[in-house]
Amino acid sequence: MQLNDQGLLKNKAYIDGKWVDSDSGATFAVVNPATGETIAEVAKCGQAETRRAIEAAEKAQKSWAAKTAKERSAVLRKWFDLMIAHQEDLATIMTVEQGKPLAESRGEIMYAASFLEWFAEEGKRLYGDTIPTHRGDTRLVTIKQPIGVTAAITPWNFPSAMITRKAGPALASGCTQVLKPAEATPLSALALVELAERAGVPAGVLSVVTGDRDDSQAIGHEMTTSHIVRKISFTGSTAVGKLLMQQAAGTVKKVGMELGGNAPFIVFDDADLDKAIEGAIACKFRNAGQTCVCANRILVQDGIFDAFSARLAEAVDSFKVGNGMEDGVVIGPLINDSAVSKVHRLVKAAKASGAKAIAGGEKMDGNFYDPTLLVDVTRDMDIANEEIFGPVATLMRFSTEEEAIDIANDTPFGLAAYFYSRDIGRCWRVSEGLEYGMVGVNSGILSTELAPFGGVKESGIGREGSYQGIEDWVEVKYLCMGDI
Ligand SMILES: NC(=O)C1=CN([C@@H]2O[C@H](COP(=O)(O)OP(=O)(O)OC[C@H]3O[C@@H](n4cnc5c(N)ncnc54)[C@H](OP(=O)(O)O)[C@@H]3O)[C@@H](O)[C@H]2O)C=CC1
Ligand SMILES: O=C(O)CCCC(=O)O
Repeated sequence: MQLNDQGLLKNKAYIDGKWVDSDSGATFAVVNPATGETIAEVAKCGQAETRRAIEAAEKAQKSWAAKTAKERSAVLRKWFDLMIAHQEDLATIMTVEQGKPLAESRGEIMYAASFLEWFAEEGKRLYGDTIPTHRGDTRLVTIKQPIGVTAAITPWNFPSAMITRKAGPALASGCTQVLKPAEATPLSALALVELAERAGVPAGVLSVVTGDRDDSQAIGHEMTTSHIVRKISFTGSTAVGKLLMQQAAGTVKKVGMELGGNAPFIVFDDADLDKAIEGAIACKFRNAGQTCVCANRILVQDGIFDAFSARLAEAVDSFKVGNGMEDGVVIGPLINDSAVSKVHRLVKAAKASGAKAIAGGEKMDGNFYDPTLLVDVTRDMDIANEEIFGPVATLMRFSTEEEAIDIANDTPFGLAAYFYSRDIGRCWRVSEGLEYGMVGVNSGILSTELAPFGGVKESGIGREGSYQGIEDWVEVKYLCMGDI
């Protein structure tokens, strides 16, 4: 991989401010999902390396927390500046290891960097309260203090943004962190921590423990059962999130969980059709549909169904599929062959139960999947109940507003929902009726560092981004100050 700054390409783990091999010397291969080529061999760490990273984080935490918020902010700001300066290299690494089109990778680097800029500032605003007292001889005050040593486990679908959305607020508030990136995308994580080191993040404050799928259980177990770690923050599948919560219960850790979704995207008869089509494409097909907030079920009202499905099918047929490094590609590969198999299993089962593909519907060579539009999907099909995580849009019909809300809420998940309508009364009713943590109203994209990202029900616990996104990394301490 050719970069402007080859120093960003790392293959060792980063523990206590040092680049280290795994204890065993073993490595695992990082594979380009578009070509199947091995890009790098990365340190295959496990429980022992994780424990050392946690101990280093404990050693570093007090002095990091003792810095003023402004001093920590200056380091994070420098890290942000370095990310911007190296945007092109970071985007290249991301596309080569994750597959998303280069334009999307550039966008993710900006999005990822924005969390550092935002939390560098928010760290200065972690205000406590003075509380009107209940007794003349006491004064009541709260202060906010960092939780302490924290751990983070991040997924491959947003290899940089999911890291800075956790490390940004952790470091800004005075916590230290041990991070485990996904097996598929360690290079983005290692490049980020190289920049963090250059920005002046001290040894032990942020460590990265790399490992493959066989190691994730051991690394996660050490993180969740350690008495030193006070919070575990996870983005990934609901199944793994539940396991980590169970493991974390033994030491009563705080948990931040950003888990799976099953987003409904509702188009009412009174929607602006052009905007609804544009929103559906952005929402469903970015990152080849591998996003937890992607539209998983598109519900379209009777009166607009035919026009909407015809327009969407035309758009889906026109998408250029290919290696994300090529110009004009809008749909890259899926992350690996088991992702392709999962998507195809869902599509085949839906077709066998009566759904029709009016665009795509088949596997392509390698890890590519033909962008697909299925109609006549019903709520009982697996494809309407599982996260598709692929470039497959499913359309269902509905007649009334009540029916749409009922279908939309008929899931254990509650991350993001979307709807299109120009009726202001309906906009309020539906916004309030949807059991989701985030609702896009006439908008297919809602992610920004400025707003609280997170879900309800089995989609998670806590919020990332916004001022709430740093509150999750501090403890409120109440001081009852008597007369002296
Ligand atoms: N909410 C979201 O953004 C995401 C949702 N998903 C959903 O999950 C499905 C499967 O994707 P997958 O990559 O397997 O998701 P996982 O939940 O398995 O992976 C997410 C992260 O968790 C790690 N992990 C996996 N098992 C454990 C464990 N036992 N203990 C600690 N950490 C663990 C992974 O490491 P490693 O990769 O090294 O095993 C990765 O870093 C997708 O199809 C999608 O539906 C997936 C990714 C993100
Ligand atoms: O899929 C995810 O888990 C992250 C969503 C990316 C975003 O913030 O939009």
